[in-house]
Amino acid sequence: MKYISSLRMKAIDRNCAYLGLLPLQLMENAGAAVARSVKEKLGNGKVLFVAGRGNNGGDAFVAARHLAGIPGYAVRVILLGKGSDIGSEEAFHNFSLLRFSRVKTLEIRDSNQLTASEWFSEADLLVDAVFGTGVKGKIKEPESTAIELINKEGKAGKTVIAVDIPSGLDPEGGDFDKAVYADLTVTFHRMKAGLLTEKAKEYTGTIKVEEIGVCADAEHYVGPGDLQMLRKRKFDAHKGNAGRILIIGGGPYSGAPALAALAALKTGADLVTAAVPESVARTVASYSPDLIVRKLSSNVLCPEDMSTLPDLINSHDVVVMGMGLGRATETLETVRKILPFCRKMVLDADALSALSGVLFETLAGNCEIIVTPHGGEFALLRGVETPEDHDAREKAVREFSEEKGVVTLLKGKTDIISDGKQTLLNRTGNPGMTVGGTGDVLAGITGALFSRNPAFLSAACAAFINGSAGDLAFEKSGNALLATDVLEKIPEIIREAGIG
Ligand SMILES: NC(=O)C1=CN([C@@H]2O[C@H](COP(=O)(O)OP(=O)(O)OC[C@H]3O[C@@H](n4cnc5c(N)ncnc54)[C@H](O)[C@@H]3O)[C@@H](O)[C@H]2O)[C@@H](O)CC1
Ligand SMILES: [K+]
Repeated sequence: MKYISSLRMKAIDRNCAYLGLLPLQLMENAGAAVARSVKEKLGNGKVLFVAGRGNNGGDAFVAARHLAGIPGYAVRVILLGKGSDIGSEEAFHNFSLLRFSRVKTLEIRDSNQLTASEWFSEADLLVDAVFGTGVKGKIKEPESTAIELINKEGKAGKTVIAVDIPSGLDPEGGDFDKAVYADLTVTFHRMKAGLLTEKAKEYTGTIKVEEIGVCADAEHYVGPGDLQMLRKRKFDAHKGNAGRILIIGGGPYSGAPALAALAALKTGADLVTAAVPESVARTVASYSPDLIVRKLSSNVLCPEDMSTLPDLINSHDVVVMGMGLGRATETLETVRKILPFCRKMVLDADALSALSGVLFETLAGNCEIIVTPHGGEFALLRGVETPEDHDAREKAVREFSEEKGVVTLLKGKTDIISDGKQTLLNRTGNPGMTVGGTGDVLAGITGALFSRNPAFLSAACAAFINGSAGDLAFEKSGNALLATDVLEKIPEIIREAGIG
């Protein structure tokens, strides 16, 4: 069965907000779904909502308000803590609204007050909203006692409905301490991994997946929520912890490898080395004092460079190769020689010309590869024209990635990113970005993210960051924007996402 991780669900939630669908709207729909389930289970009577201070509790406040408007229900809410302790704006907003409804509320100070409350024994049905997917670590008080009191009433034959997941259950399917035994679990948008384990079956009761109005695009297009899934930089980080990137490029061109290297630095990589042919080494170094340049032997990348490259590759986390290399026979031959030494690589531009079907097969399993072709390069890689039609294009990217065991980022008006199993689209960016060099910037961003994150997530987020930086540059320069303008805007996007 298809399920979703709580991290991805959070990402989708945030992507919804980016598209204009507010968290408050999702919470309203989630709460309404819970209220409907209570109605189905109990025609009338006393309903007790036991709510924590997170958004799971927020769903309960909405459900309580909905239910209280229906004749025949007496609705009570126990909040585990004080109203002022509620963690999110949305949950607090919905708790505040209860003052104007017929819902009775009790804010509890400690577990003694909880044990003393008669609201548990007086209820006909209990709704468990202590925690949802935000539970972490050992369960503290008063939440632990709350779970026990709910279970006591459940044992006595009362119906217990869990909001999203039975409180205490690990949402990802890992071990857990204690949890609510529910008769029905109303989960939102998609099945959660933690509801499907053998052990979880004892706790969930029947599971109902309720749609809460998530926009399809929040799931299919990369958004700021996906960026939140990237590893954050630690405060006590040491030099090199945030990624060591080796750029192999240049020869006929000098700007391309420099743009990729600077983009990796602007994305937050600690150490970026540009290994470039001797003929352009001084030029590349002159672009910026931030660049470490390693001189290769000749005018273009050539087999003699194999005496130095393997050691360089070993001392870096990711190799980003191809930008401005040119397509000389000896260069393409050297690219093929380099591949088996790399554990993680981003292959762009001319490096893509060096790949034959055979190579992927021999490399598969030993390394992780991200390829970043445009339509023409993708056609070369596959040996057939790249389709114009979006659905056919998406299918081609998915099938190619699956067959070759790589992550593909096909650049275009809509970028398509796939690892064969998961596919995401990206629509940030603008027509001004057809200017030379923006692809090199993208390769650099991809490399920096890939040094610390899974390949698929790195490629998807890189496309989003590159396009968003381009959109900021467009605001200033319009169609006259340059790749260096895009570079300058990367930190703004990274900072805004809080991942720098
Ligand atoms: N798309 C989404 O992600 C949506 C999420 N919604 C709801 O939001 C929930 C997730 O909300 P949150 O992320 O706020 O998390 P939760 O509400 O699941 O839990 C967070 C609260 O529990 C406390 N807590 C965590 N671990 C604890 C422990 N071991 N002992 C004691 N207290 C502990 C935290 O301090 C915090 O107050 C979902 O399960 C769902 O019910 C819905 O509102 C609809 C949309
Ligand atoms: K719950």
